Amino acid sequence: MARFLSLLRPQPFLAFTGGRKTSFCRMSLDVRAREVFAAAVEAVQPDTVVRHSIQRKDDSLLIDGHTFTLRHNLHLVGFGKAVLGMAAEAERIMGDHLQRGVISVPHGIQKTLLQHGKDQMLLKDKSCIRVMEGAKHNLPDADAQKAAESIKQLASELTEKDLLLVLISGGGSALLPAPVPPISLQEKQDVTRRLAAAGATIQELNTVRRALSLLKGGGLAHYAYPAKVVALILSDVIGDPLDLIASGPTVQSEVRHEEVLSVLERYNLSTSLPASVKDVLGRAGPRWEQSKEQSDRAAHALNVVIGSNSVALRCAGRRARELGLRPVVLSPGVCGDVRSVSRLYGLLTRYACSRDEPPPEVAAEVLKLGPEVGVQSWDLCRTMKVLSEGRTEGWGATCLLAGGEPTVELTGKGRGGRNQELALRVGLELRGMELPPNGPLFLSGGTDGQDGPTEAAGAVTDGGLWEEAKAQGLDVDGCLTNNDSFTFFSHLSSGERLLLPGLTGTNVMDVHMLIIPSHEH
Ligand SMILES: Nc1ncnc2c1ncn2[C@@H]1O[C@H](COP(=O)(O)OP(=O)(O)OP(=O)(O)O)[C@@H](O)[C@H]1O
Ligand SMILES: O=C(O)[C@H](O)CO
Repeated sequence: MARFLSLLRPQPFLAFTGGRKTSFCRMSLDVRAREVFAAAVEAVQPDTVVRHSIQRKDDSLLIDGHTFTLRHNLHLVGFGKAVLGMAAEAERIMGDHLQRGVISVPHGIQKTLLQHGKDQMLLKDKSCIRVMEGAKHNLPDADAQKAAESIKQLASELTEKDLLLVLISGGGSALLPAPVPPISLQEKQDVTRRLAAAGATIQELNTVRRALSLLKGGGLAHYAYPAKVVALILSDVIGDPLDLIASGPTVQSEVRHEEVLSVLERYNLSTSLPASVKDVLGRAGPRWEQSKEQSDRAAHALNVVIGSNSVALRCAGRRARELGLRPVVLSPGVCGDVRSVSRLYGLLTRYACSRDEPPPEVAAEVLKLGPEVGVQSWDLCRTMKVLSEGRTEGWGATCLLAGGEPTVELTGKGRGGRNQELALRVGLELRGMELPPNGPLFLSGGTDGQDGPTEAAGAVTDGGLWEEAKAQGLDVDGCLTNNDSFTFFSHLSSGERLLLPGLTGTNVMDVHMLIIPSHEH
C-alpha cells in the first residue's frame, strides 16, 4: 500500500517558469500559488471564452448545440467590462458576415488594454463595431445612456432574417442605462446608488434596476424581435443566474412590483422615492405592449454562460495538479463578511494541519460556519475528506480552491480591497497554530486584477505575517480598523506579498487558494 501511495505522490517534474527550468520541489509555494492564480484568470479571458463557445464551419455557426445560418445577417451588441475582448474575438470568427455592432464598455478601457499590451482584446482597424466608452467609476452616466440608446436603436431595426449576437459581462448594468420614462438618468442613478450604499446585494439591486429600465429584464430581446437573439454571457454573479447578470437584458422576466417595493422598503428608500419612480412602480401590466408571438420569441432568446468562476477554478485545479499540488475545489459561491470567511479558512487549516486525527469539534465549527459564507455542508464534508486524506496519503501539499465575492464592512478611510483584507485576516488566523515548516500559504485575488480602488488584485499571506509585520514596525490592527490593507501590504517587505497582475480585462469575481503542505514533507 505504502509503495502504491508513493507512486501517487507527485514526482519532481520539470516546469517552465519565466524561461527557466525548475523542479516543483524547488518551486516555492508562493510561486506556485501565483501560477495557479494566473491559470484561473487565463481560463476566462474574454477572447478565450468566446473562441471556445462558438464553432464556425463555412456559413454555419454552432453555439451550445444550436445551429445558425450566416447570410451576412449578423449584428452584434455588447455591454460590460470584458466585452471589448469578447467583441474582438467574435469579429475575428464572424468575418464579413458581421454587418455592424455597438458595444458599451468602461471609460478608458481601450487605452488601458493598449498600455497593457493586450492587443488581441482590441478591435481591428476599420471595424464595423462602434465602441462607446462610458460609466466612469462604474456608475451609469450620459455616455453610457447614449450607448444604450444606440444599442436599442440597432436592435429595433432588425428583421426576422437577422441574428443578433449579444455579448454580456459584469458591469453591464451600469453600461446599459435606459430608464423607463419619465424617470431621468439622474433619478435612476440616485436610487441605485443609495441602495448600493445601504448594503443591498446584487440580487436586490438588479431586481430594482430591472423594474426601472427599458432594456433590462428581457427588454433588449423584446426590441430585437423578430430577429433571433443569442447571448454569450461571462458571469460575475454567484450561481450564474441569467436574469441577474447585467440585469438580464435578454432574459424575459416578469417585474413583480411587490418584490421591488419590498427591497426598497428594506433599505428605507420607499418613502423618499422620486415621483417618476413611484409612477413607474405604480403602473399595472408589463413595461411594453407586445403580442403573444413577440413575447414568446423574446422569451426564447438563447442565453449561454461561456465563462464563470467555476470555469476559472476548474482550470486553476488543473494547473495546481501540473505543479505537483493535490487540488480540491471547495465552492465557487463564497460570500459573506470577510471576517467569517477568514475564520473558515483558519478552521480548515487547523483541521488539515492537526498531527493526529482532525479534532471533531473543528469539523463541527466548520459545518456551523459554512452557511454563513455561502458554502454547503456537503462541499465542506467533501473538502475535509480530501484534506484529511492529504495528511496521510503522501501528497506534498493540497491546494484548496474557492471563489466568490465576500464583503467588507467599511469602517475606516484607508486604501484596500476585500481580497487584501481577507488575506490579511487569514494571515492573522494562522498565527500561533502548529503548522508544517513550509506553509500553509493563502492567496486571495480579484480576477479583474483590481481589488477595490487599488492597483493590486489581492495578496499572498501565511502564518508568519504577524511576526513579519511586527518586526517591520507595522500596526496590523490599526490597518484593519482603518481598512488600510493595501497600504499595509505595500509597506510589508517592500510589497512582495502583493498580487499585481495588472488589469486582466476579465471578471469572474475572486479566487481564494489555501495551499497546505503535509507535516511530513
Ligand atoms: N479600503 C477598503 N478596504 C477593503 N475593501 C474595500 C475598500 N474600499 C472598497 N472596498 C470594497 O471593494 C469592493 C469594490 O471593489 P471593486 O471595484 O473591485 O468592486 P467589484 O465588486 O469587484 O466590482 P465588479 O463586480 O464590477 O468587478 C466593495 O465590496 C468595497 O466594500
Ligand atoms: O452589471 C451588473 O449588474 C453586475 O456586474 C452583475 O452582473
